[in-house]
Amino acid sequence: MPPQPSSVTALSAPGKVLLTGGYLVLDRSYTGTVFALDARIHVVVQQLRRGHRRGPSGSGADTKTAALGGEPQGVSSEDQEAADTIVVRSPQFVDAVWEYGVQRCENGGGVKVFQKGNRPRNLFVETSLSYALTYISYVADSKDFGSLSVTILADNDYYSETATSRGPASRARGRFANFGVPLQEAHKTGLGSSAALVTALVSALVIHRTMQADDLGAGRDKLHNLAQAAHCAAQGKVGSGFDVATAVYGSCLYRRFSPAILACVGDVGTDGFEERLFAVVEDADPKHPWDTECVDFGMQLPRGMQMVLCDVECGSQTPSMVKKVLEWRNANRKDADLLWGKLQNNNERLRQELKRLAQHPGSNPDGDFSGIRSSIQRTREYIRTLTQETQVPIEPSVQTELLDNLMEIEGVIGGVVPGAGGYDAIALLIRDDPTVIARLNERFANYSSTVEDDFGGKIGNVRLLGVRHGSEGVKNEILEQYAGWV
Ligand SMILES: Nc1ncnc2c1ncn2[C@@H]1O[C@H](COP(=O)(O)OP(=O)(O)OP(=O)(O)O)[C@@H](O)[C@H]1O
Ligand SMILES: C[C@@](O)(CCOP(=O)(O)O)CC(=O)O
Repeated sequence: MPPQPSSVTALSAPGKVLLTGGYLVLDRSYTGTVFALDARIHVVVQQLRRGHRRGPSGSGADTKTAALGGEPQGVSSEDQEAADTIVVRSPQFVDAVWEYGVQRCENGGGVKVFQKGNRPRNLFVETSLSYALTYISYVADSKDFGSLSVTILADNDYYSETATSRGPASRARGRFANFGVPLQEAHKTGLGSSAALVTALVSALVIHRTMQADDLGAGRDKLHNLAQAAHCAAQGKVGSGFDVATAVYGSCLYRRFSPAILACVGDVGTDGFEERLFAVVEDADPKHPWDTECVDFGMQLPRGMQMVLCDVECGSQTPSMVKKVLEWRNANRKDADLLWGKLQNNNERLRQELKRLAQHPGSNPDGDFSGIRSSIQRTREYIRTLTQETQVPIEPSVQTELLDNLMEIEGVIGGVVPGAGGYDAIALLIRDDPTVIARLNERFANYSSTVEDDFGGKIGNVRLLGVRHGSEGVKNEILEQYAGWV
């Protein structure tokens, strides 16, 4: 008997830090070491009774009013009234409500959601809904989704603080802050909110309609494939996918999938889309089998070590940085291959040392992390060479100055500008000891940059984020923690 949908499903997925392997991980010949964070994005899916749906205000009141236009051609207003509605809310932000109708496309084109009203679109939400519903309707007995209310709640460190989130009223609301601004105005800290969101959203919908919560472990690979497909489509490009893989599996050594796997899925609504998406999710295309490698997933940090992130109140433009670095690599293949090789070898040495210490805590009774420290320093040297060669601010001099400064603090093992680099939050490996945190906070209180940046960048207040290493991928959640929000 097919599983009966329970009325509420809640899941969460973590953010990420790509400690080493930025740019290299775009190429399947190289790998990246990526840590999951304890900052997670939560999604709660609630089944609504027919004729009852939550209004865009999120009040939960019965509303019969259909939304204000934006319907696809060929859908009569009568059908529209009776049709299923999906209301997605992100209540930590002002006006963050997206209301969708559901359109079943002809010729196997899948299920496409269309946004009602004229609020700004949220492509990550919209694409996740279309992809998840297409897959569900292809595999499930019942093509009837009913109406759904979806709530998104993000742990606070995904965004810089705002006056409202710092205030007492926000703190009184528990784990999730009220940011008091529209989502577009919130400053991201670069923890991978879109990958965590897409993963949690497609997983919650698939579990809600076609599986039981206990099936999450067994269904993880399929959810990964679906989330990668949806995230790529929403982004409009095929990235390395390390952020989605981490959201699904947790901390791991990541080797990307071959881009060809997703190259021919096509757009939702085009003929045969549902069959192509099904083949991608179920890994049923013999010409393009999934070849993602997530090794040692769920890996822990060595005993006595912790990871912290420091927001530098700035931000970088990952796509244009990636484009420039890859252009340099193509134009200077020999030098690039040499540098890529040195980085890969050194990153691998660092990872093996982290793994050895994590697996054999007894082998390091004095908590000696000097091997880790020197590998991190060497990786940074290579990254600075790459910065010079490409003229892309991967480790710009204001960040070099900050990292070097923090390295002098007792208990700081090493630090990097993670991922693509730039002016995003930096990641530090430290001794897991509150006195180290106290020393860092003391240093930040009086810190100001003294060098002129080689790329004209500036860093503002440096602030320790509350986020720590988390290791675990997508998981089921209990509803009680959302009291007051859902
Ligand atoms: N709380 C949220 N509610 C709804 N949508 C969200 C939320 N947080 C993020 N998003 C979606 O994710 C988008 C941001 O994704 P983007 O890939 O630009 O950044 P990121 O994943 O946080 O950062 P990075 O890729 O630098 O790690 C937003 O524009 C929005 O569509
Ligand atoms: C540069 C790159 O390798 C890493 C980008 O990482 P981040 O978004 O800065 O965390 C791009 C990618 O892997 O998709």
